[in-house]
Amino acid sequence: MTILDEIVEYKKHLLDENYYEQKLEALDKVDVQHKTSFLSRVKNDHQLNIIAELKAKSPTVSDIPKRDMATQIKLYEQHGASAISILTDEKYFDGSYERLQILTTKTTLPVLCKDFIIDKRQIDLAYHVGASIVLLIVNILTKEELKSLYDYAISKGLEVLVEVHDKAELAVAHEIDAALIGVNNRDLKRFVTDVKHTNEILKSIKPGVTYISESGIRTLEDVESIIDSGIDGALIGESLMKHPNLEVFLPSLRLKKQGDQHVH
Ligand SMILES: O=P(O)(O)OC[C@@H](O)[C@@H](O)c1c[nH]c2ccccc12
Repeated sequence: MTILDEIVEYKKHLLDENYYEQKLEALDKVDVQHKTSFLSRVKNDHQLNIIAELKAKSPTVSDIPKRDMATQIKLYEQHGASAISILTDEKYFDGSYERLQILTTKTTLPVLCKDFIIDKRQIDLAYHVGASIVLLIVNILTKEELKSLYDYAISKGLEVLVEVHDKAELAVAHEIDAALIGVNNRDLKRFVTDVKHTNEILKSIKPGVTYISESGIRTLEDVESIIDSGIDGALIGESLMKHPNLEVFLPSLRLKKQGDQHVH
């Protein structure tokens, strides 16, 4: 059993225990209708858009420094992040829906809720506490499940980041007409990353779709090595949490998008 299978089993257990309904009852509703959509930000920007992640730990990384959440949010906002991502899984990532709610109320940026979504009730809760974007991982869903969760999230006014790991999953994301697709450079079975993975997977891209490279991006050289793939953005966690100089590092990653080379 892989870590991913284990996490999905755990999510089923939480759903059986009505974890999500209980949180929904306990937490106040947050209204974010006034926030600009992530996709429209991306479309109006010729530079790479960074989704900056608030990350505490993961099954593979345990040495992330403790950061004051409010300070980290301000740094992300002031230095050019286009959205903020947060993990809501308590057991494997030290996240929570309470933290998601604090984030959505503190920031004016759109917030991406990172859970391992297999059921509508998880989308209801993300929406309730003010997420603007939810993650759907192709690898853990059938195409029918993916399509139905995707349509459900869109019908609630959410944006959906559809995460793929290989070309077959990318084809599925294209088939359901996903507008926002993330290529995860982390092999979810072994949890190792290789940023070049983005170049390999994005050999066939569809016009009009927004592509993001996710995971394992640590340096400007990493971003330079994948910018020609046609990506519009990058999702970065660990290296932003660890960096001592975000005011320099974060803006430096916002390279001109390759697709915009001929736009004057
Ligand atoms: O910390 P990194 O290597 O920069 O990665 C961030 C993000 O891509 C990663 O947290 C992530 C991408 N997809 C996921 C799905 C579940 C959990 C975590 C993730």
